Amino acid sequence: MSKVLVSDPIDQAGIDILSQVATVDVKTGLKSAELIEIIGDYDALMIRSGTRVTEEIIEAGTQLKIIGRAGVGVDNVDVPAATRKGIVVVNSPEGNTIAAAEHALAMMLSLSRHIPDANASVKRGEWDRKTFVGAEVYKKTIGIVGLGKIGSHVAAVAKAMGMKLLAYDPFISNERAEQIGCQLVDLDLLMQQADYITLHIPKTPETTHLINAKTLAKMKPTARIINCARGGIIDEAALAAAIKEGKIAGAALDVFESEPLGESDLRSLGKEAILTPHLGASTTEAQVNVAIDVAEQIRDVLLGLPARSAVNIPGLGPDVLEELKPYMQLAETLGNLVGQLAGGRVETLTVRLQGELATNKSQPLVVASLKGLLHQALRERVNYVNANIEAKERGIRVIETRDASVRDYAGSLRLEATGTLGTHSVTGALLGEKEIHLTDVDGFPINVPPSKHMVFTLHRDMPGIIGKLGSLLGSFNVNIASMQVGRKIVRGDAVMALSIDDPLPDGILAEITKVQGIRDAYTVTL
Ligand SMILES: NC(=O)C1=CN([C@@H]2O[C@H](COP(=O)(O)OP(=O)(O)OC[C@H]3O[C@@H](n4cnc5c(N)ncnc54)[C@H](O)[C@@H]3O)[C@@H](O)[C@H]2O)C=CC1
Ligand SMILES: O=C(O)C(=O)COP(=O)(O)O
Repeated sequence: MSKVLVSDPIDQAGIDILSQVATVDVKTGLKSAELIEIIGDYDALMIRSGTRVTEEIIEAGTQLKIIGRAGVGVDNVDVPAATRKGIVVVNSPEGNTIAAAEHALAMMLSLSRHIPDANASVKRGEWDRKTFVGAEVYKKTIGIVGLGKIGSHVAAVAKAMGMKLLAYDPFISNERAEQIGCQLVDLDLLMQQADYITLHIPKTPETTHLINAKTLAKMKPTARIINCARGGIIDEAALAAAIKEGKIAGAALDVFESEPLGESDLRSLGKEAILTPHLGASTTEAQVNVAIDVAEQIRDVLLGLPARSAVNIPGLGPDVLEELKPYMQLAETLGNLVGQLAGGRVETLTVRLQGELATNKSQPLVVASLKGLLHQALRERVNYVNANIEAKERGIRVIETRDASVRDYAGSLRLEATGTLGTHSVTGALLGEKEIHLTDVDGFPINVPPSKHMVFTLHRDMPGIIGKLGSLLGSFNVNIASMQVGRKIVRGDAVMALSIDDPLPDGILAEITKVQGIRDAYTVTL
């Protein structure tokens, strides 16, 4: 049975799902060295923001197949290191969207009405109605940095509260921003005009210290800034100084450069600053959502199925996956087959996406073809995550072509492998939506479902050859399950595809090529 380590607190709903397929150990608060010591025993690691998954941990995780982040941000995972090792990294892109957006909005209102400090003063026995005079958000301008899932929900609510909406997001179109009711502006203008600035961007090298002394200097002295995205997007020292010096009116922070927040100038600020301990995703609803979402994906990957929200398998989102799933198996099978036909070292793989597959969306089929091609060499070490890297390291050139005009089937795939021993090609399609059929081998039309053990021959189409091959195999006790010949012209060259019940015993391939009229023979195991 597989083993899963849960190293941050997650909802029981997730543990229950994992327990269907694995032994689950919950060990929270581990130090890095402790994690390195035990991670080698586990097939999967499930985390939140509390565990930093470094390259060292990934190297020590010799059995790891998947790292599941029960939340959005994967900046605490060394994703490139995981990718190199073929480890899938998944997250829950939508499970805590509402929770994080509502926390940012709560921060905005708390800042403008001084709720936390007013509450504390009443609890101390005071009745101070002067100090806590606030400001309305109605008709004020909110500047949203990052108009993704959380930013968009913040926009919708802010709009309903009568705010004017500005947004900065270089990856969003004007049309999308307009749909949300936001005016897209550059960061400078947003910093200058907004009364409330709220950050909803990932932490990346580009966004680290995006908000610094220089950008803060552009804000109005009455403006406030909210960070419920990631610590380190704001330069904390510069922020504390700007608030202390009255250059801006305040800040609300849920996330910090280093968590838990230790000694910091931010802690000595008054009612201008509100600090929460990374609570954005901490609602009952969000925690159930993310735990179920990520546990299901871990379960699926441990069962050999693809994950719907892998962050290191480009282009394989849930909608694409649903559409392409049957074709992924076709691509893998064809890749595996053409690799075995080519034998030796493959130098170039050409994948032609045909018919309705001739679109951008089908790109994952190229990765699946590569995975199939590399299967013989790497077995289960190759997967959708590392297939591209492994191919590159082996010097395999991958060429993707498209031909929408091929209409023999709704969609079909043609793979051609050129290697040290020559060039071979296979084409396949799906029948009845799921059933894989080989429709062409080395340019000869056939129509056979691939089976586990097969023999292919290239021969001269002439009387008696099928009988000779049948009796040769019979004499070695090889049982033929099915046989089909593909030819272009009568008595010309032809291809024979045989499905056999068991692997072809050693030495028989050479015997087959001795049969008069047979030029080449190949055996494959799929
Ligand atoms: N405090 C908390 O507990 C939580 C924090 N988060 C944080 O919120 C972030 C945003 O989450 P979602 O909205 O779900 O992500 P998302 O991927 O839907 O949206 C992020 C947006 O940021 C934009 N963006 C990326 N780089 C940018 C840049 N350099 N400048 C401006 N915009 C840029 C993207 O185009 C995208 O529209 C996450 O990355 C995570 O770090 C998420 C959930 C909970
Ligand atoms: O989902 C995210 O990106 C978060 O920051 C939530 O973090 P958490 O799971 O609460 O440690």
